[in-house]
Amino acid sequence: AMTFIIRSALVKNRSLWLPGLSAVRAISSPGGPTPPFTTLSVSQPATAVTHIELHRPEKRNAMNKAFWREMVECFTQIAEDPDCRVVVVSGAGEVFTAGIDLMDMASEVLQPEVDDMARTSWNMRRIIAKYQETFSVIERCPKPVVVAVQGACVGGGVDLITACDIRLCTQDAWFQVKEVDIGLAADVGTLQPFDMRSLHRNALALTARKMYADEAKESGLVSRVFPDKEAMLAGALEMAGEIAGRSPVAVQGTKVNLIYSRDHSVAEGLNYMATWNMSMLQTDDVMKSAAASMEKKSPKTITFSKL
Ligand SMILES: CC/C=C\C=C\CC(=O)SCCNC(=O)CCNC(=O)[C@H](O)C(C)(C)COP(=O)(O)OP(=O)(O)OC[C@H]1O[C@@H](n2cnc3c(N)ncnc32)[C@H](O)[C@@H]1OP(=O)(O)O
Repeated sequence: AMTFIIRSALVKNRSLWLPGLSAVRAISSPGGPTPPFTTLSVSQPATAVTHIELHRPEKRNAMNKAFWREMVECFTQIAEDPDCRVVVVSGAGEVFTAGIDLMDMASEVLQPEVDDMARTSWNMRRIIAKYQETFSVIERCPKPVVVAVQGACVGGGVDLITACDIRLCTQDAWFQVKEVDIGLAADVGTLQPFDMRSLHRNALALTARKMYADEAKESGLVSRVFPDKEAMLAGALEMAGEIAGRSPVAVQGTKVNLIYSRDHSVAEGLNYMATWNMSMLQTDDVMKSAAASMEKKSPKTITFSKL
């Protein structure tokens, strides 16, 4: 049913498959969340590109209970959708996200329902694992995810973006691992994925200080800083188009193997890669891409079968 829902939303927005600025305007989705989602707007601004916009701007896209669930539903479907080769994630309004919805957190995380300590703890573990899943689905999704951040990116927002593959931001963006300020250790992904030295991660997580766009670029958290949101969304869409125009076998194999290699030794990574490519190299995409390269044509001129 969810595939149908996402498909319907995308089909409805096919008129948005326009090049250039109008497509950028389209990915700003003025229409609100896409039913049945209440916190996400889903559209297809260009062929094979899916745009997910966090859409609770009046609450600065704070992550309420529905959001934590809807992201899992949305990415589970996207992972399987052959019409999607790349995802762009952004936030509606002035701010990317204010992190976890502090009102909802009070009701779910801070008021456990059982009074036996073991059962309460076990229940809490289940809740945290559920929250972790919201961003683990992004990392597990074989389609690359480009995230575009403007204004504040706080707490759970940093967890979200660290699960994405490519991070872009505006000059006014700032990032804050705010968890210690609200009395908890960040527990849904911020502390795990990154190289500690390049990100000064310890200092950020232990002091909750804000990191601004220039430092985020310098430390490798984001790969590009844009002057404003419109330019950033245009940049995100252009990058997504570059990815979507290449062999999905090559692109998705690259993402899966990058993540595998991050978590394994070089020898294990090479072994996994050899096993991966013993079948994947047999794709037609290799011959098609090599021929285009010999003819000095862009891979974007090739029609690749859906994956
Ligand atoms: C198991 C645990 C899993 C995950 C844990 C994650 C931890 C975290 O995410 S820690 C971070 C928590 N977030 C915060 O502390 C940020 C709080 N918000 C702000 O600092 C600011 O709102 C801002 C993001 C800097 C934006 O400022 P501004 O543009 O001035 O907007 P405001 O006027 O402050 O807010 C407008 C509106 O949104 C509501 N709101 C903002 N943030 C949250 C939030 N995190 N939760 C719930 N609601 C939020 C705010 O109350 C206002 O609502 P009104 O109804 O208009 O009053």
